[in-house]
Amino acid sequence: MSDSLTFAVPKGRILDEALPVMARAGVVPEDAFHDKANRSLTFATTRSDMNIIRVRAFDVATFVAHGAAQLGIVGSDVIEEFDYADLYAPVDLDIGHCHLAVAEPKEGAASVDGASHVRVATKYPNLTRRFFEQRGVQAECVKLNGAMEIAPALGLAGRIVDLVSSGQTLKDNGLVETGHILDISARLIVNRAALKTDPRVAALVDAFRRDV
Ligand SMILES: Nc1ncnc2c1ncn2[C@@H]1O[C@H](COP(=O)(O)OP(=O)(O)OP(=O)(O)O)[C@@H](O)[C@H]1O
Ligand SMILES: O=P(O)(O)OC[C@H]1O[C@H](OP(=O)(O)OP(=O)(O)O)[C@H](O)[C@@H]1O
Repeated sequence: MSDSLTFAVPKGRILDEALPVMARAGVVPEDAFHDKANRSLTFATTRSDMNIIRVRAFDVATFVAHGAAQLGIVGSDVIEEFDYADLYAPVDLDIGHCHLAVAEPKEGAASVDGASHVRVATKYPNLTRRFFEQRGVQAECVKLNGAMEIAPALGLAGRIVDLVSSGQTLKDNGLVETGHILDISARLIVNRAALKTDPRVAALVDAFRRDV
């Protein structure tokens, strides 16, 4: 097998926690990866047959699902939102813990009981619609890519669905949690076809499994 493997990692906050886990499984990027001034998106590793790409969290899942990268690390929020058939998430890495929640302004927070329709600002329209549908409520989603917490104060939507960890961001923006949707942690993801055809992918899954 001479083709190079590609390992996709998110640029965001999971990365610092992921690097030691990756190192224990033998995935170690070249020094240039840690140089903030370096604008390259592809980096060599200490393995001559593997490169690392650094992309946005949602795009990690897309690259791996399409086989453009064989492996990656991503939050389970992203996996659940996309629900790609070609993506397999064999290892919970026990990092990047947070949860997906519904939140509303502290003043005037109301339960959805009785409402048949709600307007929600979120980066997660699929998970949001599914959550409300299960409660018999139709959710109209306004897709945002960040800073969801300011949407209610500006009248964009009555509620938000976003990630919560310490709860500080909700508190600082006058919001309270009114629904718990999903507990989240980061996972090793692999392309199903690559796992079947390339023994190096299965060996890496075993290495990550041994590590956690
Ligand atoms: N407050 C948090 N605490 C713990 N984990 C979080 C938190 N926020 C996000 N995460 C996890 O980190 C992942 C990446 O989040 P982050 O927003 O930092 O990524 P990103 O690559 O900057 O994304 P994008 O560039 O698309 O906004 C999320 O998908 C989630 O799994
Ligand atoms: O409960 P907390 O500990 O306050 O964390 C929650 C915040 O963390 C994430 O945002 P992030 O900081 O990644 O910025 P973003 O809005 O650019 O995604 C998330 O979208 C919340 O805004």
